[in-house]
Amino acid sequence: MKFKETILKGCFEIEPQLFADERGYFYESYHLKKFQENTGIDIQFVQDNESKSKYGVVRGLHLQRGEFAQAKLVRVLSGKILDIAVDVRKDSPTYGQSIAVELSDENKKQLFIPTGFLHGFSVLSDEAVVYYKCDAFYNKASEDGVNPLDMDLQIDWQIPSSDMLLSEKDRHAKSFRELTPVSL
Ligand SMILES: Cc1cn([C@H]2C[C@H](O)[C@@H](COP(=O)(O)OP(=O)(O)O[C@H]3O[C@H](C)C(=O)[C@H](O)[C@H]3O)O2)c(=O)[nH]c1=O
Repeated sequence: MKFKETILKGCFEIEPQLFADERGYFYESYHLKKFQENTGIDIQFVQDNESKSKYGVVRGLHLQRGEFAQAKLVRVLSGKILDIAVDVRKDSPTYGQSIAVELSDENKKQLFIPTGFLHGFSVLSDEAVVYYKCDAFYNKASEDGVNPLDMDLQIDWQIPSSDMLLSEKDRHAKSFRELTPVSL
């Protein structure tokens, strides 16, 4: 299992060690001790989520605030997504900067996103099943979000706008300028 911190402090790309043989493959998809030793983060995930989306879907950019702020460990069970994390931590030197990581059932890469980030993804394959661990429970009242097509963020979702499919909620989300930075 290899951990690489990204340009956004606290975000880590994780590459598992795959054991392939004539039957197929095996790998440890999560290991608390290795996670803590390699990131220095004392995490306790409490909720797992799974969503399936068709090509062109963009889900996000979302976060939860306060005691329900969520760190997430994201991976793809089938298909390919472009996973996006945007730093919205108050006073962060990389405030407003984002990273884009291709996660797929091919590369088996994972992205760890700490609290203080907006999260979203676009589906680049015909469909994608995304599975992610959260370290806080879902709490609708603490949800916040920014329109994924925000002009200031200028995120390249790698999907032609004519193919994009957003939820009503995301289509009408606030602009990045309207977002209150997250105090950690
Ligand atoms: C997130 C969540 C949603 N729900 C219910 C609420 C709605 O009735 C339904 C769909 O929710 P939503 O449209 O917010 O789902 P996504 O657009 O995939 O939201 C997620 O998208 C981005 C990528 C994220 O990182 C968040 O985990 C999450 O905000 O599931 C629950 O019951 N529990 C939950 O934890």
